[in-house]
This record gives sequence, C-alpha cells and structure tokens, in this order.
Amino acid sequence: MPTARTSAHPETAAHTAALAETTARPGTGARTDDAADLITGARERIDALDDRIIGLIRERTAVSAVIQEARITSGGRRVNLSREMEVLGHYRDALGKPGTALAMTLLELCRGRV
Ligand SMILES: O=C(O)C(=O)C[C@]1(C(=O)O)C=C[C@@H](O)C=C1
Repeated sequence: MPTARTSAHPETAAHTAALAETTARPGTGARTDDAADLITGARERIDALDDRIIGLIRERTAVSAVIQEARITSGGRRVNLSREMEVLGHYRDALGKPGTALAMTLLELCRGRV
C-alpha cells in the first residue's frame, strides 16, 4: 500500500536524491549531508571557542575585582569612568559599534551595574 507521498511522487532513485537535497538535516538547517557535516564540525569549534571566551571573561572579572578592591580599600570609588572610556574605545576601535556594546556588558559583569 503506497503512502500519500509515494503515490504523489513515484519512488525513483532520482526522486529519492532530489527529496534528500531539499530536506533539512536535523538541527543544522542544511540541505545536504556535506553541509550538515561541515556545520556540525564548525559548531563544535564554536562551542570550544565560547568555553575559552567564558574562561577569559571569568579571568577578567577576577583581575578587575582585585583593582576595584584595592581602590576601595584605599578610600576610592569602585568605578573609574576615565578608565572605562579607554576600555570602551579599545573595543570600539577593534570591533566597531557592537564592540562598544560588548565592552559595556563586560564592564557590567566586572563591576556590576552603575
Ligand atoms: O581599571 C580599573 O580601574 C578597574 O577598576 C577595572 C574596570 C574594568 O573591569 O575594566 C572596572 C571598573 C572600573 O570602573 C574601570 C575598569
């Protein structure tokens, strides 16, 4: 008993191949096995890079905390706006406008909301 799909599209090798080319591979959005394999491998590299970035952010937060504690212990304030302008400019110069937004998020992670 043929299914509705096979009765609408006779099961030839060419049809099977064409159907495979137009069917998304699960979770990748790719339409071919080659593209799906490339995406899966590249995503593993991105996950590893993200782990390293998160580790660097944690390291940055710890160094920033040392600075803030030293300044507060000495009688100063937690925040140093002129230094924050330098940090924002550094990221903007390297990454453009989204770099500024990224730096603002990093600063918030490191010294809390102001
Ligand atoms: O460089 C400093 O003085 C810091 O305190 C570090 C840091 C930062 O995380 O980059 C954090 C808070 C300050 O407002 C400025 C910069």
